[in-house]
Amino acid sequence: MNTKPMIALDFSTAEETKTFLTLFKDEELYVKLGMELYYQNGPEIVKWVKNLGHEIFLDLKLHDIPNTVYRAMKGLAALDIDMINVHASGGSQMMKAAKEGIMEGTPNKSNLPKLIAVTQLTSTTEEAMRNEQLIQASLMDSVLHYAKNTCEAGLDGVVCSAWEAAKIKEITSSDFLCVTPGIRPAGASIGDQQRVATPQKAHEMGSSYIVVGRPITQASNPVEVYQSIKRQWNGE
Ligand SMILES: O=c1ccn([C@@H]2O[C@H](COP(=O)(O)O)[C@@H](O)[C@H]2O)c(=O)[nH]1
Repeated sequence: MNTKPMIALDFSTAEETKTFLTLFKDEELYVKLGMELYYQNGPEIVKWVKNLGHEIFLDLKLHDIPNTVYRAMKGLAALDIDMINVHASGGSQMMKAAKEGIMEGTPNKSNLPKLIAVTQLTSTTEEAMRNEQLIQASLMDSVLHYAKNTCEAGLDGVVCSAWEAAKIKEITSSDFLCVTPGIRPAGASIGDQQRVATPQKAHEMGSSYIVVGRPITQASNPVEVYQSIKRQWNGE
């Protein structure tokens, strides 16, 4: 388990991101940069955050034909990131192509970024999965199926909810990563998330990393909320 909660920096501009990070000037963070920030600010913001010394999960959730994902990953791997992802529903060949792209594109081959795959988004319910994706399995079985495919394709782990982490580790291995968004401190607004857990519960259920966005970024005192979540996540 990584002791630092990942902070999802879901901002539109580099300015907002930089202002937020100045609050944490004495802390080495693990941050998640996603589509909102990357699509509007490009590789420059990734390099800028990396230069501050923070670890980076680049959450772009690639999902395309294997050749396109291979070529995109090869380019992204040059950014010196620590973790990156694809959608497991893109298939085993696509996931293997993503891995090949990373291996070829990473300048320091002894320090490859972790490659993980999204199973079912934490905003998805079993009902929505059945009605919209026409998957008739239970949500747990669908997540486990994608996790098994991901493991067999040679990736390092998955994005799932904390509720699925223990079972995923059972069918893969104890060091297969379960990165879990949908984290909400008790009483916090759930927003569009569906499969949520508190930091404490995620700790108990075997998450490897927790991802927390709005409860921290929209707090009136983000540093205080981050420290409180960090304590709960570490079982203190
Ligand atoms: O299944 C998934 C995959 C990714 N995410 C991302 O995590 C954060 C969660 O932010 P909150 O504000 O804490 O809800 C966000 O960047 C998502 O894109 C996810 O939530 N679920």
